[in-house]
Amino acid sequence: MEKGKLSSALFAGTHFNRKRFAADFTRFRKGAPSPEVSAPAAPSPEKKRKRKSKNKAKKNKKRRGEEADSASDVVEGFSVFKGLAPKNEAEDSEEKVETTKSEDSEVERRRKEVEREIERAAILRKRFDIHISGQNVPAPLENFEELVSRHGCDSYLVGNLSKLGFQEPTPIQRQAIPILLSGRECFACAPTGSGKTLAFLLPILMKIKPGSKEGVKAVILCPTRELAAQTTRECKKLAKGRKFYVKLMTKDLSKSGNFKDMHCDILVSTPLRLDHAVQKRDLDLSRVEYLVLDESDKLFELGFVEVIDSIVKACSNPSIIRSLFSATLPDTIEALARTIMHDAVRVIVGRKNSASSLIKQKLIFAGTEKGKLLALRQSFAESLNPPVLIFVQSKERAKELYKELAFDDVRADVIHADLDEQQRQDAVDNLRAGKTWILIATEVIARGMDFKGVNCVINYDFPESASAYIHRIGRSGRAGRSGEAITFFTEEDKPFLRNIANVLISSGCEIPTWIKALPKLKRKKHRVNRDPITTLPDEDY
Ligand SMILES: Nc1ncnc2c1ncn2[C@@H]1O[C@H](COP(=O)(O)OP(=O)(O)OP(=O)(O)O)[C@@H](O)[C@H]1O
Repeated sequence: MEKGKLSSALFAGTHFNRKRFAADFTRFRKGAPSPEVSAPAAPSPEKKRKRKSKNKAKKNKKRRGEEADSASDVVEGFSVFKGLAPKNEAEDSEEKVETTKSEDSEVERRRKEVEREIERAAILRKRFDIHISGQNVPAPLENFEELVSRHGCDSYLVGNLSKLGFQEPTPIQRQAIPILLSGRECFACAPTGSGKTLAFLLPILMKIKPGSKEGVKAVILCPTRELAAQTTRECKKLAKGRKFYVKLMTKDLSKSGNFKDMHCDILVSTPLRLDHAVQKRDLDLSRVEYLVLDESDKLFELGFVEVIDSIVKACSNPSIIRSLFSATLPDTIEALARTIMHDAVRVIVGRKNSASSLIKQKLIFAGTEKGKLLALRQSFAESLNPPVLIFVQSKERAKELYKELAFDDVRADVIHADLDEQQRQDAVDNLRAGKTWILIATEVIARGMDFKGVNCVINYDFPESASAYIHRIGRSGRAGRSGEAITFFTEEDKPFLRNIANVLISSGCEIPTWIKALPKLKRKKHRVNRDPITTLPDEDY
């Protein structure tokens, strides 16, 4: 088809709204007449306009004669070209003024719209205590429906949210989801039990294609196997109805998996297992689009930095989106992580490194190790409100306390690193199912584990740092429920009390003034050599 004909065919019957397309209209008016317009084969625009006018007049006698007058509102395609014909100057400048005016009003309208959007985002952030830093941060979600209207989310996913009982997004979900969907990297710090898992899972499920055979598209790193298993389960529940391949990196898979033939869209793993699979078994991570470091500060802790670094390098896709999630994010870790992130947005819900406001926190002076055991028994007798989690500082002490409680008439279980994977999972499942009332644990389950109904956390042994304290007590008071945390301390713990007391103060909990007066400690970690846990007299032990 000749150029002129193509143009005629394209414009035939087209109506041109001069107001709406004012900018294009000016462009045509300013430019030299195009060859198509001046082509002799095309009927003159004037003739066309007249012919059209005649037809309209036939159709509607009442509107006879109006055609020419109304041409400025709705202009037929060819009338646009009529505008290109020579005109007198007055007419020309009149139209220019009109066009500039409409351009200005369009710019003004858009400016006001943007201002309204910014204001709306600021109000939402204030309401939900969301603090951000970064340029052009996308507005928070007002509700889950916006995932569909603003972000084109598949309705199956919104359906799953509702089936899981999630009616409103939590503050971290409101802000982190739009950030990740917009392709920005993100540091997210929000209280324990505030729904961070969904905040990183949803964007992944919305953005990657299910059932792809091109290799792993998303990697989620967790510090413990239990948390990795829990996240895998949550991901599968959320993805129900779509054929996503969600895989947990087990010990066997890491050591002997055939990764070349493995179908996997989303891979959840602990760092060491994943690194082993990459280094020894050639697992290809070059197509990973999303990399999540959950409990990121723990992952970056001593010993893991090199492993994380190696995994980050293996995820070599230049357009990868990385995100870090945790309830605690020390400045040093953030600075370290920034070296691998591009233009990351930082989102903090509430106050950075603080405990969930839903937990009632108490410090109890127990004097000595024996005093702790007495205090524990007394609290069982007075106010045991199961399920209860009891944290101790080592696996030896977990075994000792378990032995002691075996004498009492309470359904207790224990979890620590000496148990195999199945035993650890059983201990977690039994507490979830209400088969056990008390679970004695080391730090292995302090991070990320979601026991919805835990009413009380007892820090039998004083935690080694403020962040360990925040995560331990964060196993209660989750998903909007209230919880309780009791922390025993002895004479030996007194010098370290102030660090933990600061967390209580910032959560608005009452503490005695003498604790407030204690000097601040430079040393952050605290580990005491404690006497064994036993009720036997010292000489019998
Ligand atoms: N929008 C929501 N509405 C109601 N409940 C939710 C919502 N999102 C998540 N939850 C529930 O809240 C609980 C805590 O969520 P999640 O485990 O993701 O917390 P978290 O912030 O990762 O905590 P942690 O810092 O301890 O890892 C879970 O039981 C989850 O099912």
